[in-house]
Amino acid sequence: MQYYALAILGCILYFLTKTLYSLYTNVQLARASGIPYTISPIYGYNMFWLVTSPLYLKLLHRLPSFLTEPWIHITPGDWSWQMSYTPFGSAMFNSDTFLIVSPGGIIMPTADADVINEIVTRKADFPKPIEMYGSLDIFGKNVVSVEGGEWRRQRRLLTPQFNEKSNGVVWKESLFQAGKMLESWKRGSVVDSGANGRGEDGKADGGKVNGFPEKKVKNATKSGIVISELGKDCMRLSLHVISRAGFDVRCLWPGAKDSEKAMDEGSMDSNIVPEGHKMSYTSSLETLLHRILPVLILPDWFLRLSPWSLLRQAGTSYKEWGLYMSEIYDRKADMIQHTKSISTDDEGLDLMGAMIRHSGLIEGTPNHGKRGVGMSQREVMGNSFVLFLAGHETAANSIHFCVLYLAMRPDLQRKLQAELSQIFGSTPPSTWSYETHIPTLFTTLTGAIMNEQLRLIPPVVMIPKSTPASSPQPLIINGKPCIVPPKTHIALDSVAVHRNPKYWPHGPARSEEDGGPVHESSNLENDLEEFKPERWFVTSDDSSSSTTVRGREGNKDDEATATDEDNEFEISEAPTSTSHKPLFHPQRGAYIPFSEGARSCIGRRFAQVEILATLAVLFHTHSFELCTDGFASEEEVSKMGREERSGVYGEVRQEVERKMREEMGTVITLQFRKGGVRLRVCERGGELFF
Ligand code: HEM
Repeated sequence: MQYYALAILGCILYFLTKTLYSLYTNVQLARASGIPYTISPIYGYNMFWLVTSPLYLKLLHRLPSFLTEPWIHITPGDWSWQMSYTPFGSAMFNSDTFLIVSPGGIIMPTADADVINEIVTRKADFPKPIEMYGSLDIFGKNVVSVEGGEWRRQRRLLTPQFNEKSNGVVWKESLFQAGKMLESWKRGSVVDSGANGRGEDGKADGGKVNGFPEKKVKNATKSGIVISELGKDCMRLSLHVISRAGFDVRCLWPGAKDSEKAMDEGSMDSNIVPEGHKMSYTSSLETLLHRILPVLILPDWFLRLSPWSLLRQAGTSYKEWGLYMSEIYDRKADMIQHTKSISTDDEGLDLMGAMIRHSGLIEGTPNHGKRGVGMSQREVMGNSFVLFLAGHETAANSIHFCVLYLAMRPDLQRKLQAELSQIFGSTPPSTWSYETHIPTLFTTLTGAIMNEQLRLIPPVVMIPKSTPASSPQPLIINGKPCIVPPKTHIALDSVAVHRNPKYWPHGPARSEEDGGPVHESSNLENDLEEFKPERWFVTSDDSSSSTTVRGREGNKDDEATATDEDNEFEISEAPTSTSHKPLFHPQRGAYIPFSEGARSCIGRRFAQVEILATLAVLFHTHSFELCTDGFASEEEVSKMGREERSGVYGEVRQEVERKMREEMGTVITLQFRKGGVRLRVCERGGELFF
C-alpha cells in the first residue's frame, strides 16, 4: 500500500516539477523578448481546458481575484469576442501586443496593424500552425491543412479558378438563391420552431398576410412572416451557392415546384434520396457541415456505433457525402477524359472539374506527366470539401448579421432601400448585371454595410500563426525591437484590431438616452463597438470625423509592400465603380476579416459578391424588423403612437445587443451558440414600426 502511495506522490511531484520548470523556462523567454507579458496557469489552447472550462468557469470567477486576475479574462476559448479591445486598452495591458505565458506554452495576441502586417508578409518566419488543422483532412489533404511547398502547389492550382468569370457565376446564383429563400419563407416551408408554427398573435391563421398572399403560411402574422432561423436559412443559401460554383450542381429549396426541377437538369432536390444512397445530396451536405465537430474529432467507428442518433446521423452524412463526391468526381473525370474539357459555360462554374483538369491525372490534360505540379485524387476531394467548409458558414454568417444589424437600424434600412431602388429601379434580379451593378454595390451603402458587419463580427476571430520551434523571430513591437520566442502561438485578433481606435474613424460613444455603450468595458469613450456603416464614407482627410486616422489611398500600399508570393496568390479584385468615391481604405493589417498576405482567403471576392447580391435581393423589395415578443404583442403595437413604438423597438434592440454580446461565441466561426433573433419580414411599405 505504502509503495502505491509513494508511486502516486512521485508522479505528482514529477508533474509539478515539470510544470514549474516549463513555466520558469517560458517566463525567461518572455522576459528576454522585450514584449509585455502576463502569466496564466493554463494554456488557452489546451484541448481539455477548451472542452471542460465552460462547466466551471463561473466558479473560477468566484475565487479571490489575486488568484485569477488577469488571466481569467484572456484564457477562455471565447475571450476575444467577450473582451473585445479591453485587454489591449489602458485599463489592462495598454499594449496592442502582449504575451500570455503558461506552463503549456506562450500565446501572443496582437491588435497592432503594423505587427499583423509584418507577420502575414513574412510567411516563412511566421507559418500557420497546421497541426491545428490536421482533422480537416477527412477527405484528403487540402490547401487549408498544409504548409510550405505542398501549400504552394495546391494554392497555385486553385487561385486561377477564383476569377472574374467565377465571380459572375456566384453573382447569378446568389441572386437566384436569395429569391428562392424569400419564396420559401412565403411558402412557410422554413419552419418556425420558436412559435410552433403560430403567428405572433398566437393564431395559426396565415390568411391575409401583408405582402404575402399565399394561404396557410405557417409563420404568418398580420404584418409579415416571422423567421426565427435566419442563420440556418442563410447557411442553406450559402451551401446552394457553393454547390453551384463548386460542382455545377444546383440545389433546390424544400418545397420547390416540379417545374423548377424539370428546368434544371443536374439540380438536386433536398427531399429526394437517389438509389444507392441513404440521404439526399443536400441533407448529407447540410448534416455533415452542421455536425462537423464530432466528425472531425471522433473516429468513424465510434460515430457509426454510437447510441446517440445525432452522432450516427453525422457518421452517415460523412459517408454519404464521400459517396456523392466520388460519383461527381467519376462523372467529371469521365467527361474530361473524353472531351478534354469541362462544362464551364456561362451558366455554371466548376471548381472540382477545374481541379481534376489541372490535376495531371488524366492523359492529354495540361499538367499530365509534369512532376510536382498536379494533385492526387484525394487532394481534389479534400479541397472540394474544404471549399464548402471554409466558404459556407463564413459567408452565411455575414449575410445573417447584416440583416440583423439592418433590422436594428431601420433608418439605415430605409436609406439602403432608397439606394437600391435608384440602382435597380423596378427591374427583377434576373436582369441585374454583374459588370454594371457589382462595382456600384461595392462602393455604395451596401458595400459599407458588408464592410462594417465584417469589421464587427469577423467570422475567424483569432487567425493563427506561429514561430518555428527552433527559430525566435525579431519584430518591432510598440516601436522597439523585440524577439518573439520560438514555438509561440500567435493570434491575430481580428475582433480587437477592428476596434482599435488608432486605425478607425470614430465619433463619441452612444449617449445614455440612446442606450449607452454597447460593451461594458471596451471603447467606452468612442463608437467603435457600434454598427455604423457611415464610417466607411469618411476619408482620412475628412474633417467630419472626430479623429484623424491613417488610411490607405487606393491600392498604392499594396503595390509597395506586397511580395512576389502575395502577387502570385492575389485573388482577382472585382472592379469598383468609377462614378463613386472609394470607401475608407484601412491601413494594412487593420482590417483582416479575410486575413492578409499570401495566405489570405482565396474566396474573398466570391464571398463579397455573394453577400452583396443577397442583400440587394432581400432589401430591394422587402423590409426586416425585430420581433417584439416578450415586450409587446403585434396588436398592442398597432395601437401605439409613433414615439411609444420607437421606445419598445429601442428596448428590443438593447436586448438583441445583450444577446449578441453574451450568447455568441466561436463554433467554427463566430455566431450565436444556440438560437438566434426572431425577425419579421414583409414587403416594403408594410413595416410595423418605422
Ligand atoms: C465572409 C466570408 C469569408 C470570410 C470572412 C473568410 C475568412 C477567411 C480567413 C480569415 C482565412 C484565413 C484563415 C487562416 O489563416 O487560418 C480564410 C482562408 C480560406 N478561405 Fe475564406 N472566408 C470567407 C469565405 C470563403 C469562401 C466563400 C471560400 C471558398 C469558396 C473560402 C475559402 C478559403 C480557403 C480555401 C482558405 C485557405 C486559404 C489558404 O490557406 O491558402 N473562404 N478565409
